[in-house]
Amino acid sequence: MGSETPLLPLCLPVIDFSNEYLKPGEPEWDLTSADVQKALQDYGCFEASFDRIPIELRKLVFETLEELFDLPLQTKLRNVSKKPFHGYVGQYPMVPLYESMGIEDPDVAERVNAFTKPLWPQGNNSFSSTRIHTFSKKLSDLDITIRRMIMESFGLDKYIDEHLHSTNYLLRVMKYKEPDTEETKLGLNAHTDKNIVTILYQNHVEGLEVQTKDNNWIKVKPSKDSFIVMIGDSLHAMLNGRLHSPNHRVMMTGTETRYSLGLFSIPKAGHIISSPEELVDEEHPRLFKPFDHVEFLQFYYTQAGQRSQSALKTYCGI
Ligand SMILES: O=C(O)CCC(=O)C(=O)O
Ligand SMILES: [Fe+2]
Repeated sequence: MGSETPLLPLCLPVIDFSNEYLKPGEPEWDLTSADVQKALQDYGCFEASFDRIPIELRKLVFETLEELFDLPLQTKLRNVSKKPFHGYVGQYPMVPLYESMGIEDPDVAERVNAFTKPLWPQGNNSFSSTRIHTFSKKLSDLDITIRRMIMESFGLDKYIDEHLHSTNYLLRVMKYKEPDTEETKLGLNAHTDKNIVTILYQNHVEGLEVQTKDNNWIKVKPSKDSFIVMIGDSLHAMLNGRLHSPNHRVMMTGTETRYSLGLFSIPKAGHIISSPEELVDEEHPRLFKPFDHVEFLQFYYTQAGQRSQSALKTYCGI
């Protein structure tokens, strides 16, 4: 009889962020930080249970998403940005079920108004802006908590403020049309995120899958109160490879539309991502040359970037 290695259950670690004692200096903070570090080393991803965004607001945000995507295509195309893939994305033959829009700086009320105004020029949709803004602001608190914990767990306390100021937020709202067939259809191609940290929230329709380091796919089944937290390539590079940046995709089945939102913390243009000396030693030689995130993104969208197994390694790997 061969010895059997017990299979690890294919699900993401769940970490609680609703605890009222989760403050720097409290024992809960250190315990949670250790869990965050372990989950991100092993999976690059975890499920965060976070009750600070009232369920009513979350429902209203999905109502706004439905209204947004029900607008005529011509109107949705008014969502434009100077940065690549920050505006309306959709109508791609490779991923025909997928459509998304981008809201830059959703934590700033005026910037959300600048997004909604061209979409509803004569309508009074100030409530939609308020929902998106309030939701994003509360979710950015979770992003900050997690990034603070990550920096502390690698002894990078002195860089926390500089790091937190080096990013902007982008909220992407996404719709995946139901395939309406028995078969499973691709919703979004497998990719790694290119930013710092992504926090995802979805309606009741599942579809997100995350690849483990040993190449298995985990079908993510978040509970109602949970958000999926994921590391992007820029944080992977900044931490000299210490945290995993996971491949993930969306696979759709069934007859229901999937709506999701992603809050992306993204390095500001001109900010150079470079691993601090503290994370470079004989055991951990420097893995990446310093790089500008916007220039890296531009490379990612070239043919060479799209063809590489890891755009990050091709672009700035040592
Ligand atoms: O819709 C989702 O859950 C995932 C979206 C995603 O991976 C992305 O926008 O980068
Ligand atoms: Fe992604």
